[in-house]
Amino acid sequence: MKPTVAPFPAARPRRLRSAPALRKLVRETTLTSDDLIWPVFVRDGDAIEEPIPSMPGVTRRSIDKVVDAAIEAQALGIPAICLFPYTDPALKTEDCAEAWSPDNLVNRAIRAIKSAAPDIAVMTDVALDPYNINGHDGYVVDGEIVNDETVEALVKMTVAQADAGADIIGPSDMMDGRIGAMRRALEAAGHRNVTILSYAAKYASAYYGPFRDAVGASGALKGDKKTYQMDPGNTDEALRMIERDLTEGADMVMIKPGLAYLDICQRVKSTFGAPTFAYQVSGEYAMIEAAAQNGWIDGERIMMESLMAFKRAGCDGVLTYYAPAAARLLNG
Ligand SMILES: NCC(=O)CCC(=O)O
Repeated sequence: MKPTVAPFPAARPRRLRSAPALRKLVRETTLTSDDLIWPVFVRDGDAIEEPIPSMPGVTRRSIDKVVDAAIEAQALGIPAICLFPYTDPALKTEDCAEAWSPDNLVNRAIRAIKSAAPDIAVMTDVALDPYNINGHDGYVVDGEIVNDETVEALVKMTVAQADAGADIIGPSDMMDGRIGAMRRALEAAGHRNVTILSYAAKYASAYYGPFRDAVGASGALKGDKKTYQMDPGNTDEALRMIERDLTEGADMVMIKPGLAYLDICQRVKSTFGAPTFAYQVSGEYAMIEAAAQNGWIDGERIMMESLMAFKRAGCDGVLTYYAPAAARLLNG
């Protein structure tokens, strides 16, 4: 589509920018609280909100405080909350059995949220790293991250989360064949309406640094995740991953990280037209917060501008640590 533009001065594009009402009328992209998914960190204990130094303003919450966050999200019109556990190091093992324990931190949090704030969708994370003694998303055998054995564990984790009441399963592990295996297991267990939001194009990125502090995985991780997460140089591969995951039964797809990968978001949305999300990850959040704390940028305006960029690129929504702050501004 090529817009018709009259020659100057018949056309003065500044006319439509000359007043707030006109700017509002012609704005092409909108952001609302409906577009937000709020990632929240869960830890053990009671009445705890523990700050995460590399993510100013973000905390690890005990389950009662996660429930408060869910109630707050519901009141702010945020449709979904996404849970990430800070697992007690004593529970991390080679076999990662805590990942599918019905009473692990995440599954207890899901049940608590579902009874206190039933209208909010609860999203989970499926990967072994919070439970793995070596910090990897999959099993490590002789230095290799093994695929098929990991998928079997991820399937058990998925069904345990769905049994606890999860609405959206978020596989972030990047193993091959996991979406089909999870979908078959969910169907077999009678969880026909449990959705899968696949982290389909997840890059091996340095932007995840602060998250690993938040979930206590920084120390544990040996090596890097380049044999399963994607090379930042690749675009066509992202399209192949998205197509594969949709074909295997993903309902929604995600690109991660966000701002540095907007070209991928745009291409994915225009190629497949599927519900598409981006994750504005911890490093993106930390960079904005650090510059704002130094007085170098206007943090609030950059927050809104960065979230709008995801919508403009074609995303249906964004996972962002800014969800409550942005919703407060948008609703204000
Ligand atoms: N599965 C979640 C992550 O890997 C990291 C997200 C972040 O850096 O915020």
